Amino acid sequence: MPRFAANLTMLFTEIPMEERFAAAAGAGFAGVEILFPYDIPAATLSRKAVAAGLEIVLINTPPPNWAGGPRGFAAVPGLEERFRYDFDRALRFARSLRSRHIHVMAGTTGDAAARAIFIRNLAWAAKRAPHASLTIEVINPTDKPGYFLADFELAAEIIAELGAPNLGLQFDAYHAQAITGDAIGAWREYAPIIRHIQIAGYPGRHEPTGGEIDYPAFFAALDASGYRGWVSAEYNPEHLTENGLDWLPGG
Ligand SMILES: O=C(O)C(=O)[C@@H](O)CO
Ligand SMILES: [Mg+2]
Repeated sequence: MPRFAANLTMLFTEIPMEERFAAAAGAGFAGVEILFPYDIPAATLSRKAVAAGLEIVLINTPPPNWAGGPRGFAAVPGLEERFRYDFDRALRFARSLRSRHIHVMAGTTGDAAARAIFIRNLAWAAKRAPHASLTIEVINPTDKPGYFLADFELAAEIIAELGAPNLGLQFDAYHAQAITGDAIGAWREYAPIIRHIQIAGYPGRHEPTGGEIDYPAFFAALDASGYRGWVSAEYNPEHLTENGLDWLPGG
């Protein structure tokens, strides 16, 4: 079975962030991701993770405004200076948390220069942090209208064009199912560039059970492929988090 992580921004929200680490470990997760950890001192989060015996797997670059604002802006023209400043902030957090990956969010833009800006910012970031693992994620346009990176082919092209050894694809099966109608097929197609996986049921973005994606088959295919990365549960629990963990081996 793959190694499973809990996305603490979406799971265990019944309790404060600081308490979610112990809850995740108790439920059987071996790692966690936190989308935007910037409101809590990194030392506090790190202490909680270590105490619970959990690895921190992923954080996102900071959003300009989490409370309903756009998420990320690496492809948005005019914000290049801000991108560099905020990327350094993400890097400091990632180092303190020993986070395995940093997801560089493209942001929402339809500007003709977006592709070039995204590539320039990613190239800068990849050089700036040669020892960090950076990811980009394809997000479905129904959930996030106008998000620049809404196409797997585009993501693959960008990763190939940059050729940076520390940049890869964050594959979210929920978004893949929404975009392609065949999440497992999309995973097979892009497996060579995938370095992190997220899961949720489709449709609905709840527990990865039922729905259109055959998760037992996906996990078996991941095992057969020799995938060594993490699989993060990034969904909105339908009821209490703990009551919906039947899908988690040992959960
Ligand atoms: O929306 C998703 O899916 C993500 O993985 C997040 O990183 C975006 O906030
Ligand atoms: Mg995701």
